[in-house]
Amino acid sequence: MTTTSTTALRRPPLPFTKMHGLGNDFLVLDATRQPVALSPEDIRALADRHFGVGFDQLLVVTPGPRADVDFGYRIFNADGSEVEQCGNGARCFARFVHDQGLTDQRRIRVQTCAGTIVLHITDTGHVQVDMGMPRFLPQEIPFSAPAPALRYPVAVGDEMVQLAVVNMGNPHAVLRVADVDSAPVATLGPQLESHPRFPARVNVGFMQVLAPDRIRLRVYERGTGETLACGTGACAAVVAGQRLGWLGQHVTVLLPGGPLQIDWPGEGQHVHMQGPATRVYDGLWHWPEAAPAV
Ligand SMILES: N[C@H](CCC[C@H](N)C(=O)O)C(=O)O
Repeated sequence: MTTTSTTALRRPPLPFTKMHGLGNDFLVLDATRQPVALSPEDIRALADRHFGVGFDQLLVVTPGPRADVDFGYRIFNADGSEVEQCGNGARCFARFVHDQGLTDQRRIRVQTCAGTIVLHITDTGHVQVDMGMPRFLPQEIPFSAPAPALRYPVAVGDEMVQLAVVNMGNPHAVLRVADVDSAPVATLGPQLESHPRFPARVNVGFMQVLAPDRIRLRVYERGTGETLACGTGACAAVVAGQRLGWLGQHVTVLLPGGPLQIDWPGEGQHVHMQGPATRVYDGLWHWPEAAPAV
């Protein structure tokens, strides 16, 4: 009888870089230099904050799929679901490809599954991102509603909440609260994230308006839970607040992990975001050996 050594069955260790944007943390994989083939179960194992590396999202850097873009960009939540956009991740993406020597450009065009975004590394080291144009029609979110509106009454349990809905490449619901510290993020967040009127689930933003140019924001993210910051959530909150007449064009968004600068000139225009991107460490993931049959 031949035996196969377990080392022959083991997967090669996986080099990665740990990064964060205002505490929204990422595991970044370079698929331009190594093959990356991960199942949703692999991603959940890597995301585990006790048995794995731990992250909110996994970012995969891929070669540009067309001549007019520099890179591709795939994004996965901690639950293994692939998503269309990640604002904080986009800033870390720019820092990563620059630090890794994959480009010497400071203007970087990136293809996501939601479209093309453009990243600029500024002289201060912050990254500016053109996040594209927000979309609002219910079918574009996607969200079930009889007709478009600025806000929608949505029944959650025996409560009725007023939601604005915005697609920033990914789906967002935004509600205004008097005080984010006492907002029911842990209860209402998951109830809305998986609400049947959002067939693709949704990210849920809780916005406190301090002034027309300043808000506080907490986000319960689809597929991850509450994060310290959400870039697309910050964009969605500013867009929703502006459409409802509460906010101006330039808004500082104060998230638990720190501030983001968001700029939206109005309908038909692109949203721009600026903020930091931090590299924490480089690591090597060793796949656990298959547990012996008991
Ligand atoms: N949870 C989001 C993806 C990550 C977005 C967030 N981390 C950001 O910075 O935009 C979704 O399922 O659409």
